[in-house]
Amino acid sequence: MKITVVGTGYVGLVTGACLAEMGNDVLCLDVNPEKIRVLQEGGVPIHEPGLDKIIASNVAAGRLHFTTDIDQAVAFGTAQFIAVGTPPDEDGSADLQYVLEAAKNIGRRMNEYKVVIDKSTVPVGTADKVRAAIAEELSARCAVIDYSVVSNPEFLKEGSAVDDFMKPDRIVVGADDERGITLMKALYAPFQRNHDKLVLMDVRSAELTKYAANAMLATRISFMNELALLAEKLGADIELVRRGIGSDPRIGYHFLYAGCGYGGSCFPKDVKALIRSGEEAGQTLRVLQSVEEANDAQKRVLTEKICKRFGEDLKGRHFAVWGLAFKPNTDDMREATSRVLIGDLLARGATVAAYDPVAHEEAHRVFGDAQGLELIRSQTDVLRKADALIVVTEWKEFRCPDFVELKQLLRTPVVFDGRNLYEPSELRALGFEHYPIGR
Ligand SMILES: NC(=O)c1ccc[n+]([C@@H]2O[C@H](COP(=O)([O-])OP(=O)(O)OC[C@H]3O[C@@H](n4cnc5c(N)ncnc54)[C@H](O)[C@@H]3O)[C@@H](O)[C@H]2O)c1
Ligand SMILES: O=c1ccn([C@@H]2O[C@H](COP(=O)(O)OP(=O)(O)O[C@H]3O[C@H](CO)[C@@H](O)[C@H](O)[C@H]3O)[C@@H](O)[C@H]2O)c(=O)[nH]1
Repeated sequence: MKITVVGTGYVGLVTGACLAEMGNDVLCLDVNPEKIRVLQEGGVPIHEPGLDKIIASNVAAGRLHFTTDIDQAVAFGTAQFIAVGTPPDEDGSADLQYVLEAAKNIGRRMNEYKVVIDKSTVPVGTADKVRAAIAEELSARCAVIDYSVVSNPEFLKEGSAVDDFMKPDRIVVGADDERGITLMKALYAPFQRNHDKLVLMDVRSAELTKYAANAMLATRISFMNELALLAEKLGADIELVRRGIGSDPRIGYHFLYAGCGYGGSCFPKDVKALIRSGEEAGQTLRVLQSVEEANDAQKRVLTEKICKRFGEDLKGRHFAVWGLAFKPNTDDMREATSRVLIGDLLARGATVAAYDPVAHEEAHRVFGDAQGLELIRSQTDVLRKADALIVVTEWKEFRCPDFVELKQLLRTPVVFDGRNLYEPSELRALGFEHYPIGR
């Protein structure tokens, strides 16, 4: 099938590459010429395990192309995926300007039947707006051309995006017309040869399903984070509580890890957008308001622990930070806890040396020349003469450090463990002061 993907971010690029891997002809469009230049020259603008390989092999096979030419992109695919950003507006609602611009671009140029597939995360009712935007453009040039608008929200996780796309738990498709449904079934047939994973529904329900999934996952995390704070006060261990409740299949083990707050480009913005949708519809979402509030507070829990140990004024103190990305296996720092923590430490007069296995370039972009912050490309060098190590991201390489060396390099053997990577009793036995979350 000939497919156009509009937007070459985390979702668009993975979607395009994975659909090409299944034998489709894919053209990826972006308005950012720099991203397209990198892709055309054989690079990959984001860090996503396995993505470079499938891009390279499909480009070599002639099935995957990149362009900034909108005319070419609209003419190319019968299926037109919209995978552009939907960042939060000032009031927290999803900003639909990029989605609607992409829709208008299609309406302005299409000369034959198209299925417009919304992969971006968008509030209920957006497909109607996309349909109307295309209709308006067609009518402006007196064109009568049939088209379908389909909702196909994406559930991939950064860091395992290729795997998630290739082996999805489910494929949600919201469609109201047979032509659109037939194309979507054909498109996804290779991804579900053994099990029928397609969950077909109306468009509005599909749009809401995406927010419901993220809101549920964010709720579990905030719930565990609050319980962790309580566990600390009561002398209980949240890790044992997690194992205790996770064994109930109605609860399950996934997404129950207490930590220093959830980040990323999705949970924070999608919780906000759903709360806003509720307000617009006259339905207050009290649970989600608390989920957001709890997470904002959780991102400051490490700062609070540090101030309790070293005092409110951190002038003259120096800290080592492990982990800048919002989660492991990505260089994405959108809404990362590291940003809040490092901002707090610098504002209190401390200096910080930070290390991340892949997010250094992104960190340079995010922090610029922030005074007092040094980004160091060595997991051990970053520790030298620090008053404490602060672990913010649960990268695998942080799990089993050489504690003897760590103790020698630090000025004082203090570890703030924002992701509960270490056993408190082991660290204590090695002579460390260990400050985990909820233990
Ligand atoms: N990142 C994730 O893990 C993830 C997972 C599931 C769903 N989503 C959702 O998917 C959408 C995209 O997310 P992302 O993280 O890939 O975003 P992103 O910011 O990484 O990429 C979006 C891309 O779209 C491009 N773009 C904007 N307007 C355009 C236009 N008119 N034509 C062509 N290109 C245009 C931008 O230049 C950018 O490269 C969002 O709605 C997000 O909520 C993201
Ligand atoms: O038990 C847990 C699990 C995760 N996190 C944190 O939650 C955030 C988000 O993690 P994750 O969900 O793994 O990453 P994302 O790539 O943001 O993926 C989420 O957001 C995507 C965009 O909508 C969805 O497609 C995915 O299904 C959904 O998991 C990160 O900061 C994690 O550290 C925790 O604190 N505790």
